[in-house]
Amino acid sequence: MESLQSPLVLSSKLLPNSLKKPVLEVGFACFFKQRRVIQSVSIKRSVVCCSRKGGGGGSQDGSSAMLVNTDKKDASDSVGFHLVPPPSGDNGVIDPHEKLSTQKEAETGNSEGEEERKTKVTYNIVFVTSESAPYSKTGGLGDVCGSLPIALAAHGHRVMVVSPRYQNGTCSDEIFSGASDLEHPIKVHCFGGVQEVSFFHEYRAGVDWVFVDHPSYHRPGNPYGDGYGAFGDNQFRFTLLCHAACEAPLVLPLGGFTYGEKCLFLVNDWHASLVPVLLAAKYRPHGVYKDARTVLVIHNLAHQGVEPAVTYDNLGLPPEWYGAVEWVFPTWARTHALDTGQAVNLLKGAIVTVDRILTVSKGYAWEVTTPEGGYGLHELLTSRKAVINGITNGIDVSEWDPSSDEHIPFHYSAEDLSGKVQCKIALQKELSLPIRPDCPLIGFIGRLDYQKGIDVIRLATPELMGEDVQLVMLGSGNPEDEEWMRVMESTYRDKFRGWVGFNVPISHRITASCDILLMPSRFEPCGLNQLYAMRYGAVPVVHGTGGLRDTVENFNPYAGGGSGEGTGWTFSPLSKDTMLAALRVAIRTYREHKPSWERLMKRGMEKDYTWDKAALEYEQVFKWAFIDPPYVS
Ligand SMILES: Nc1ncnc2c1ncn2[C@@H]1O[C@H](COP(=O)(O)OP(=O)(O)O[C@H]2O[C@H](CO)[C@@H](O)[C@H](O)[C@H]2O)[C@@H](O)[C@H]1O
Repeated sequence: MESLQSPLVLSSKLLPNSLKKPVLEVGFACFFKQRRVIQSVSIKRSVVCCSRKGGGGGSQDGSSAMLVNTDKKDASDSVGFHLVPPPSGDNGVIDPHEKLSTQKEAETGNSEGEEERKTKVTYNIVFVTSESAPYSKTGGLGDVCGSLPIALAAHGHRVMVVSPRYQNGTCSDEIFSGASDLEHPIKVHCFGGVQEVSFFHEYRAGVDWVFVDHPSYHRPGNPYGDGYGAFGDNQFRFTLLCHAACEAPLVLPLGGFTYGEKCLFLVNDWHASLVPVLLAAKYRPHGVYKDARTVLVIHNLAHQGVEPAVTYDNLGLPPEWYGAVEWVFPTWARTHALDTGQAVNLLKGAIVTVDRILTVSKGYAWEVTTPEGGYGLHELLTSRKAVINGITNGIDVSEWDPSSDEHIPFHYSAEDLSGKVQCKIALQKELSLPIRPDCPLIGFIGRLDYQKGIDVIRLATPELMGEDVQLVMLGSGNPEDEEWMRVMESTYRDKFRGWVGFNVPISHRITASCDILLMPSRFEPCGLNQLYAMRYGAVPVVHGTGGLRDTVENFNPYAGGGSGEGTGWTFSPLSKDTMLAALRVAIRTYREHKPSWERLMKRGMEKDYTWDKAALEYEQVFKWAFIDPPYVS
């Protein structure tokens, strides 16, 4: 790490003229006009970290990690502060595996009980996210940001979710029809111009769903791209989202009152990562958001929002804050001899400015601090280990309930499993597979992506097809893998079905029908499909990594005096052979030990997957965030 250590106070004289005016013109100008805030920028104990080590980053969804010979303009004479606390050994480091105690537990010694559900301290919480189901979803991020806010609102917090109002010209646009225009447009200064964005709002399930509207969110495709790949202007689209999200609590009178400055921003992944940087660089120097706190939730570290360094000027940040998002690729990752490896990395910007960091499972909280799991950010994350915690995701148990699921043809429960085999027969009919209720049905649902271990499935499939099994896969992503699924389907007509596309009802039907759910993810921050599977009596066979290792307990038939324990199988290391070995044990158990299998299913179905438990842990982290002063004040 290279950084300038001395804390400085900058006077406005040190700032280029470009800084002095634009920030005043953005939406919160009215706010600090009232406060008669002067233009001097005082940064007392911080800031900007220049990462010269570590690399990776790789390609980002929607933000290709282009390497160019860059001209970073003002950045070269930017002031660099030291954001990262010096390594302090183990002092004060919170073990991410330690169970977070909750206020309620501390007071009652009991983590359950309906009356105790409402917390004593409530917060104004602002989620910022690129996806929130059911409005937008391409994966688990949408699920989490669609259900955790509702769980927190049920605990008494005031909760707003800010995400884009995507319109792709299909019937799915209807989902936004309940949201009305708040008729409170704001102007955002970024990308060398002024953009007008407006806000739509729907109050549902106790949550203020706020949708940022701009023409760049209106186009065919999914939130990040279309058939031709990621959109080239994703940095612009999510920069707009972040600027708008910073203004929303100040200017939107939701239910008659704004959320105000004392709120807690929960920013999710790189798309929302500019929020804490904006708070530190643009708002706090002018006395705004002094009492706010920020928490970064990392759902997937492989995507960091990396773009060429020249794009820094577009972000709407003061020039001297370049170091906060500066990213330098290691020499081996550069494309040619003149490439300096200079880039901006938005996720890194959040890591060095947020108050606390969360990952979506405890295991992943540790993995991100290792060279293998840190995607070039492990050193930075290790330096902030004291404020990193892992909280395992919950699931929406009303949407994912086999006893009432509207997408499945027959219902069942742990008490009466008979509907499950009927679901299986119905799916075999629907997919024109041989109708064989006793044949083990293996399912896979997920993005066709390196992360999900699709290459391992491809290697193992010819051998697996030698067994008496059926394999049904649902997924979209890498076109080569999509094509491979089509080829497998025509090669193994009686055993293999591959559904290319994103289809929520089918994902429910596969989960309800399959006996075994396969998840050979190379890394998995949490994983939701194994949780859905267990709730639906499908036994997961997973690679022992991240959240999969945390949530799937290995089956042991001899424990408990022969009644057995565990909810599935984990295998490690990740390879074709270890995966096939685990699958074969699962298949044999299914065939030859029916009572054990049924107990295995029931143990999975009876586990508590609700968001309630996770929401309590989130509250503990919020409390810690407000106990400490802002990390960058
Ligand atoms: N073709 C398809 N059709 C229909 N539905 C499909 C689908 N492909 C995927 N899905 C759905 O998308 C969701 C995927 O969630 P995951 O948690 O498994 O992965 P994802 O990698 O997107 O999420 C990231 O964020 C989440 C949330 O924190 C973490 O759990 C995870 O580890 C991390 O990688 C599930 O609801 C699944 O059913």
